[in-house]
Amino acid sequence: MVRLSFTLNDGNKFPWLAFGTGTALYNKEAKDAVIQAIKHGVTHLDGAQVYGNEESIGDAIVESGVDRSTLFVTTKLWTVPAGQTVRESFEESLRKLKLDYVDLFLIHSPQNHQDLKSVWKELEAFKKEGKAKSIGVSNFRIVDLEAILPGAEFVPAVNQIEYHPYVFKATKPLLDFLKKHNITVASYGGLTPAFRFKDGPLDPVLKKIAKRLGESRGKPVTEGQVLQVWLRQQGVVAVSTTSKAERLQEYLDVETLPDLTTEEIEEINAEGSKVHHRVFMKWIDDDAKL
Ligand SMILES: NC(=O)C1=CN([C@@H]2O[C@H](COP(=O)(O)OP(=O)(O)OC[C@H]3O[C@@H](n4cnc5c(N)ncnc54)[C@H](OP(=O)(O)O)[C@@H]3O)[C@@H](O)[C@H]2O)C=CC1
Ligand SMILES: O=CCc1c[nH]c2ccccc12
Repeated sequence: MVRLSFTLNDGNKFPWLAFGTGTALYNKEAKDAVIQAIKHGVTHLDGAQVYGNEESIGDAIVESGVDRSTLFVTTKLWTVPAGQTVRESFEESLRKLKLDYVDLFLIHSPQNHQDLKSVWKELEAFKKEGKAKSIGVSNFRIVDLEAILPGAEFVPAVNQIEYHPYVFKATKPLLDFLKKHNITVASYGGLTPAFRFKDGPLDPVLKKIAKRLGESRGKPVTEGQVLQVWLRQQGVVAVSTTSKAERLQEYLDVETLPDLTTEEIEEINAEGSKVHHRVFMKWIDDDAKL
């Protein structure tokens, strides 16, 4: 069972590990995978309208039999189709999820909206009505946050972004901005250096740290787990996913691993900064003003 959570700027708790439904499960029936995650002790589900599977997440929540209040459910606004309002789109998500509130509602991408300020106002109304306990954004750069912050009633609680050591250098100015505004980071793509871009400069460092942690706890530790500790230690939520029960347990076990040393963190940041590999939303790199 996930016990560790971070506290958002609105006081709500944000469990450190989220089970994602957007990559391997994109446009797929997600019910069985989500039930498996819940049964293993995952409490935080990361969905989105564009993943095309909100209904099966709703089915999984019902069939799992767990008390809804023990779960943290996120979904995200994609585009607002012509003839539909943001409210109608949000309410359709609630219907599909079979929920009367979500824990977190995010604007999925700033690229999908002409007027971010007016969309943010709509999200603020959902929060005031209690239909979204927290509200936030995803894939927002500094420039996008600067578009909504002046006059906002609520500062976004979360920015969900691609975050791992191979985008560390490019993301640093945004991280500093988020810290200044007390906006919590949720990381997707966090395992990228462990398998999408293996054999990069981080490889020996991750191996070395995994070996040290494995020896100290008497059970092997993977490079992926080292990356997730690196996130956890920064107060960043890991949005990950897997189809495999044993990998799910590996993610859950990260909670029991000790912190990395300052030197280890510095080494990861330094080696990670030697290359740049962004997997998703590559347009973010088109704009120098991260
Ligand atoms: N807001 C946004 O724009 C975005 C949000 N997301 C969200 O984040 C979630 C997670 O994203 P994702 O990038 O997949 O997260 P991760 O980077 O954590 O990768 C998870 C994937 O890694 C695979 N994996 C883990 N360890 C290994 C290994 N050692 N060797 C090979 N494969 C491995 C898993 O596959 P396996 O099933 O084999 O274990 C799983 O598919 C998404 O489902 C979605 O909810 C994702 C992208 C964009
Ligand atoms: O959330 C980002 C990842 C993702 C998975 N499927 C789609 C489809 C369209 C946009 C983004 C995504």
